[in-house]
Amino acid sequence: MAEACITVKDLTMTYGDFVIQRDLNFTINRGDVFVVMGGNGCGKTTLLRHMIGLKAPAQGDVYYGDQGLWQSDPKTRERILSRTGVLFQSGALLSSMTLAENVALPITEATELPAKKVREIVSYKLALVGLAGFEDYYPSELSGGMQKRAGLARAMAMDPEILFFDEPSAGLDPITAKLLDDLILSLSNALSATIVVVTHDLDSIFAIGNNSVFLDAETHTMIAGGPPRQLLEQSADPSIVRFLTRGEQDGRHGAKHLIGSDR
Ligand SMILES: Nc1ncnc2c1ncn2[C@@H]1O[C@H](COP(=O)(O)OP(=O)(O)OP(=O)(O)O)[C@@H](O)[C@H]1O
Repeated sequence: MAEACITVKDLTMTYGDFVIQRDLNFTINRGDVFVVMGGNGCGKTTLLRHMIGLKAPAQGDVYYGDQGLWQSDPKTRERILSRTGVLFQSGALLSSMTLAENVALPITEATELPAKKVREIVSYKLALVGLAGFEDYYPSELSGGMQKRAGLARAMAMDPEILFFDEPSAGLDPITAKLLDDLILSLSNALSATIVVVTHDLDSIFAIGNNSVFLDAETHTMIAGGPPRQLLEQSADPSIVRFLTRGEQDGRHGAKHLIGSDR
């Protein structure tokens, strides 16, 4: 039976008086590749920030197991979040550090491991993302796709149970984006991690997502959830069909090609 990993309960998110999304309720199961989807400005990144401890809810909470992230004391919150890794949209590598130093950073901050052991872990993580041998390169010496993969190696440095990705394919060409999707899927299988991806990239949504939530920018709440392919085939909601078919005239039938995982 599916085991809940993260449960969002009655979550309302605001900036000042402005309600971004209200009454969000959904569950991310262990092992899911869960997609947070919706059009520009609907609040996907804001939701991610609530899930990774960067922004407090106006109402409701984000539960890891049975522990409410925002009703926990700061120490407990830190412990809960130590099981997570995040790949931000920019990759967020420090430009003055080599790849090895970037990936080592979360390890040396959280542990007292000897330098040799840290170096071994770093090389292993870089190899997992196809960057073996690039330890001493600087971010500026890498392509955008390689920088994303290095950011992923850093997000995985502490063996997180849950990995968050903010728009992983942003700024990548379609082939590089597809390779990153493949990598996300293979890591999901190899590490049995739970993966949460914020994206509006339809190719990614259908290629990797086994579950999802759809945030609607007009009504400021979630209007659907479930396997993206099922939503495409069965949803009667015009906003969802429009989003999942890129607004194509012939609707969901014209978008069937997207359901195959090839780009
Ligand atoms: N720090 C902030 N202060 C005030 N408003 C903000 C802030 N950050 C985002 N917003 C607003 O909140 C809304 C949701 O933004 P958010 O970035 O979460 O959306 P998104 O779905 O991730 O968008 P996109 O797909 O364009 O990245 C937008 O209207 C945005 O302008």
